[in-house]
Amino acid sequence: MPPKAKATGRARAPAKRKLAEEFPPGEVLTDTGKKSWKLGAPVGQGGFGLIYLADQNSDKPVGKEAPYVIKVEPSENGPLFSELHFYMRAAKPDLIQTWMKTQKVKHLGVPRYWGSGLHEKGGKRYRFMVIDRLGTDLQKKFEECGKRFPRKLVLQLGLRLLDILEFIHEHEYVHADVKASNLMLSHSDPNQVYLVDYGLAYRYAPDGVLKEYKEDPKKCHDGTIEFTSIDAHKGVAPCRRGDLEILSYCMVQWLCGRLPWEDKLQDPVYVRDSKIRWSAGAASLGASQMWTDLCSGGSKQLLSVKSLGYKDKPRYETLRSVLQSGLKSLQQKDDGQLEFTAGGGAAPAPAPAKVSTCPPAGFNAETGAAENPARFSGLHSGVEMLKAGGGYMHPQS
Ligand SMILES: Nc1ncnc2c1ncn2[C@@H]1O[C@H](COP(=O)(O)OP(=O)(O)OP(=O)(O)O)[C@@H](O)[C@H]1O
Repeated sequence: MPPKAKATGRARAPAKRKLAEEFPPGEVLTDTGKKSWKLGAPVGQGGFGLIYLADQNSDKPVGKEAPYVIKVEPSENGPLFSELHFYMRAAKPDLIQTWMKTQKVKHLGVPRYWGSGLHEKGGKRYRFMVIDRLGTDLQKKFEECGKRFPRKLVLQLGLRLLDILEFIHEHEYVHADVKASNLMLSHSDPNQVYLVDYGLAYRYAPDGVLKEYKEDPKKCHDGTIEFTSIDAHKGVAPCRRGDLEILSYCMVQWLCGRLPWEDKLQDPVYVRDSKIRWSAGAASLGASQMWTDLCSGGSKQLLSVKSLGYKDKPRYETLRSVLQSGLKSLQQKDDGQLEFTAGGGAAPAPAPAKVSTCPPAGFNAETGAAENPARFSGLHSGVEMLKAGGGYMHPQS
């Protein structure tokens, strides 16, 4: 079961989860396929335990360039168990490879799963999982860039995320916690981005059977509060439209530096209501015109896309073409280069009369919309993502 709402980007998991002890470098773990792995230094800490550099067992110590990491946690903890099931079902290397071939995608940012097992030490049992080793996370990059990403980069990240989400959705899962701190660059290629942390991933369609829409007051606001979907705020199990809605909030934050409800994240009801008001308010602001600033040519297509119902499959291809036309309007191409430049203004603005980046404040408290819509042009990429993919046919349909 997913933990309750995390406060923000780098929040830690609830204290009731047990923390794994630190293993010394050189500890050897054997997976269920009888393959042995050696641990190196820890490279990260989750809410429950540590993530170590790792390699296949050999005489050599595990160095800084290790190709794998191993996540270890006490065996009774739930989140790694859920995450492991996602990786075992959907992230086997040959499955990813086949998908990339059939879908003709050059890169798919889902870390590959290499093995898992149980390890005993000092009378305690630990669960572990071996996945690809990655590099820096995008939250760090976002901060280094002065909390604003260039528009070209936001559009490219949107494209990469659509590929990832389509893959995981087609394999019966939703992620439910997309955010910069859960996006990591490859260790070897700074132009490849990966979605990590499947601790909240939810199997929305086990064996192809979709879950029914059901609000549950006991499960309200799961996820990371500023980004979580309106469905999640209402205690409804995560679905595909929610992942796209969350992505759209991330894109808005990357473009504009902040979300309209960031001033009061400790109040989940306020955040939920702001999201509902904001989507409705922004939708009535002539969003298609503003979207044109970012995605000229895409707006028409986008307006023909109906809002998604709870069980609906998003039109990934339409969304991709919207983002592609946004790049075109910036006289840019999806060249596969992720350029993290500070200030967010690196890409030329298509309409010089309108600023290329969003100011940090100026949201109407009543409607949740931007007070000067023209200046907030970037916002509407997110809004249109919501309309096209996330959908606002709440509570149901
Ligand atoms: N594949 C990886 N390669 C390198 N470092 C990683 C990898 N996966 C995770 N890390 C590092 O470990 C940290 C924690 O990872 P992760 O978010 O998956 O753990 P978690 O327990 O789910 O965390 P949280 O409870 O905060 O959600 C990350 O912030 C990152 O620094």
